[in-house]
Amino acid sequence: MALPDDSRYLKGGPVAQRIIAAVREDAAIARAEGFPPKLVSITVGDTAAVDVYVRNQRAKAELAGIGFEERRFAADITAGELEAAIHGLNADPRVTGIIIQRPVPAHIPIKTLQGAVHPLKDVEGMHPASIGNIVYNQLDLAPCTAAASVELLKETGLELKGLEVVIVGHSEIVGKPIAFLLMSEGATVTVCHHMTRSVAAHARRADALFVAVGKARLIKADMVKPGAAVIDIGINSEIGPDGQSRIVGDVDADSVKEVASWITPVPGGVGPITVAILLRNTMVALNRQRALYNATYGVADKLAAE
Ligand SMILES: NC(=O)C1=CN([C@@H]2O[C@H](COP(=O)(O)OP(=O)(O)OC[C@H]3O[C@@H](n4cnc5c(N)ncnc54)[C@H](OP(=O)(O)O)[C@@H]3O)[C@@H](O)[C@H]2O)C=CC1
Ligand SMILES: Nc1nc(=O)c2c([nH]1)NC[C@@H]1CN(c3ccc(C(=O)N[C@@H](CCC(=O)O)C(=O)O)cc3)C=[N+]21
Repeated sequence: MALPDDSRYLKGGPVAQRIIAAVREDAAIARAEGFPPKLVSITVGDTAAVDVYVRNQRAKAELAGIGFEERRFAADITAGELEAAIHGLNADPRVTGIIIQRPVPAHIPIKTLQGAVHPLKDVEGMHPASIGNIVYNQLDLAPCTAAASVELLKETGLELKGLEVVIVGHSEIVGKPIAFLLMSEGATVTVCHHMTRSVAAHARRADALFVAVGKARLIKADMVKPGAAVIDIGINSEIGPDGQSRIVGDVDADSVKEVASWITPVPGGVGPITVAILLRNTMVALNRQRALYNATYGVADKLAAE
């Protein structure tokens, strides 16, 4: 579907293409040097938003020259079996990166799984050791959606230093990392969640409003400051008026676009950049693995060649 040609729409496609073009060059060099990048996705059970994400991961990985493999597991698998599968991937030198699609079924502790991925293969930056880096302002590998959302805000050209930002949703994978990334950039950040007394009162003060909740049309025009930038991260599946399934965000775009100066469309906003950043993170991980390889074996390789 073509998006309306309206400068209020912050489109993700061109930003994603820019990132993927750079990844493609890096991947070609790495492949030629004997280090082909490969991403493995782990899916447990069935979730609509995950299906969209994985489909696009496969397509864009192929475009970028990164190997892609999906491992699907039934919803009744045990945490132990999953951990064993992750340890296998950690030990496999052909695997560069591992992403565990969320959500996983309730009987599986997601934190244990994320902790089982080797930090050098953690392309989402969700291992406790990785996510700590963004608290220390080391931002080269950040959780993909958070990084994508910040990337789109930067497209507005707004000065981030001192910007009043409100984030609705505080999950470890989206809301919290956005807060840390923006604090690093000098923004003033407020984070709202389901216990916040009045999300609307906070949201109305925001120069930039980020929404990552998973509830269609949660944010209406009267919750938005005139002239604000609204970054809609939600991916909700619903049946449209034509009876077909479609994706909508968390923001009531039709009314909000009349108030905001910028709004991200869904689809076509944050989503495509998320995929591009996952691939970029895969290359960051590959380069870290290569640096370790060189530090460990580089001298021996050099001696053997002489
Ligand atoms: N575009 C993309 O690239 C991506 C999109 N997504 C989408 O973003 C959305 C959020 O994902 P994720 O963060 O993983 O979801 P979670 O379900 O993990 O988190 C949702 C957050 O929203 C908060 N919340 C729930 N209800 C309200 C409310 N009424 N008012 C304010 N806050 C509320 C929750 O607070 P509490 O915990 O206190 O209940 C929680 O912090 C989903 O639609 C998901 O599909 C996710 C990742 C990537
Ligand atoms: N560990 C983990 N990390 C995630 O980041 C994560 C996850 N689990 N589980 C599911 C959600 C959802 N999500 C999407 C990312 C991109 C698109 C995407 O590419 N959307 C495009 C395409 C839409 C289409 O093809 O119809 C768009 O919005 O334009 C969608 C959904 C990431 N998530």
